[in-house]
Amino acid sequence: MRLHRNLCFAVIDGLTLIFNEGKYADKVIQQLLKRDKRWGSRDRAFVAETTYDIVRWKRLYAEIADVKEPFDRDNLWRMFAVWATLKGIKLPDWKYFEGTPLRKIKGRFDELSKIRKFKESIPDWMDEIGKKELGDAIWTKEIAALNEQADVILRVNTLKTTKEKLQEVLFDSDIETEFLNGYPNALKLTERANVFATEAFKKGWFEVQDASSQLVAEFLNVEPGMRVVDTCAGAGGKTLHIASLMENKGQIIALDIYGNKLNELKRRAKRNGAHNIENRVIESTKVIKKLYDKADRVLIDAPCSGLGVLRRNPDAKWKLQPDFIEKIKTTQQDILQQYSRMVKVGGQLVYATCSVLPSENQEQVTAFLKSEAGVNFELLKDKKILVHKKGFDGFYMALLERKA
Ligand SMILES: C[S@@+](CC[C@H](N)C(=O)[O-])C[C@H]1O[C@@H](n2cnc3c(N)ncnc32)[C@H](O)[C@@H]1O
Repeated sequence: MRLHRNLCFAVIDGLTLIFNEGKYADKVIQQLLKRDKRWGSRDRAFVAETTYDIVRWKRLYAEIADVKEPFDRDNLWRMFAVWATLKGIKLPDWKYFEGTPLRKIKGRFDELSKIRKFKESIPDWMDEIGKKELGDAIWTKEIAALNEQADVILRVNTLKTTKEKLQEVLFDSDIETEFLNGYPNALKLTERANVFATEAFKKGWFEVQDASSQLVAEFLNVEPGMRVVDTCAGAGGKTLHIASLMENKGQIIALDIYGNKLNELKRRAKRNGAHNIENRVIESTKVIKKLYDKADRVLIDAPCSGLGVLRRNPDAKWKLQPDFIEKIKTTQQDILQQYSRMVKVGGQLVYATCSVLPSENQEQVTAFLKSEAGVNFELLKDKKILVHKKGFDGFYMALLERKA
């Protein structure tokens, strides 16, 4: 591979914004990709993937390059040189790479690869939490899997098309996909491609949604005609899936504390042809109380650490803080206590997170079932998805039924 100066500059500019100005990697990359209209798909892939790679391996590369935060541009070029060297890419004779100690880089890499927190490039606290909650052997495998690049998975919108038809249409646009056993509406791209530019996407025939995430709406056992409350709907990834499973029949009430996220859901629902979703911003507890005992199904796709989706959000390694995880656990239990009251007798509730930590998952459900609010509920089943076992995002989901 030959390095192109303007693409490498884009990467360094992006890293400055992400590391030094606290900007989100996905937003920064979106902006970078708009920089030069002449860039082809390979150029764009280089900018996006290299930036994500260096974000993902920040701690390891900084250690090898012997640089400390806040990084100046020189420091970032040194980290870039580490990235290229470890990838076996020949460094051009640009001034930024003068004196790069190639052999020392490889030696330091071998040394640091013996220590998990450096090898996997994670903060000390994260390594400790992972080890404490999952045990040393499982955490070692899980964090390694969380550092791999995620596949692109689509969820077919069955309100508009079928999996077979979508596969055919994408094939005609040179995008090859395959079915995934056990995931009825999923198509996996065999090679990365900009699916958002396709006509099929614009017509609402699919959404990009990881395979594990696609299991959540399935877990809720919805049927056409039901009243379903999606309590933490956000921009509606799962709401839209629920709408397609309900064939647009019945009522979906999508709640969130952020109106802007629900506005995005409204836009997506229109594209998806989903007509039975009503958005309500949770401005006070009144919104929740009005729905007590009213829902056939309630989904709590709870706010969480996101430790199961680090493959997609590698900068979360550096943005997450242990005290945030402690706070979010309190929120998760509060939400379970309050929102479970919307389930009517005989109705069902799914509690889900995209975390792999038992303290955010099964331990929350156990605590809920032991509490006053939970005594009338029974756990029907739960699923713990680890990335190293399934190859898809880390998720947890529990199905509970209200008995009385
Ligand atoms: C895991 S995300 C939801 C993702 C979304 N369900 C999807 O599938 O795209 C959690 C959501 O919970 C929302 N949230 C945080 N605290 C909340 C609360 N107390 N009540 C309701 N929603 C809350 C956040 O704004 C966020 O959108």
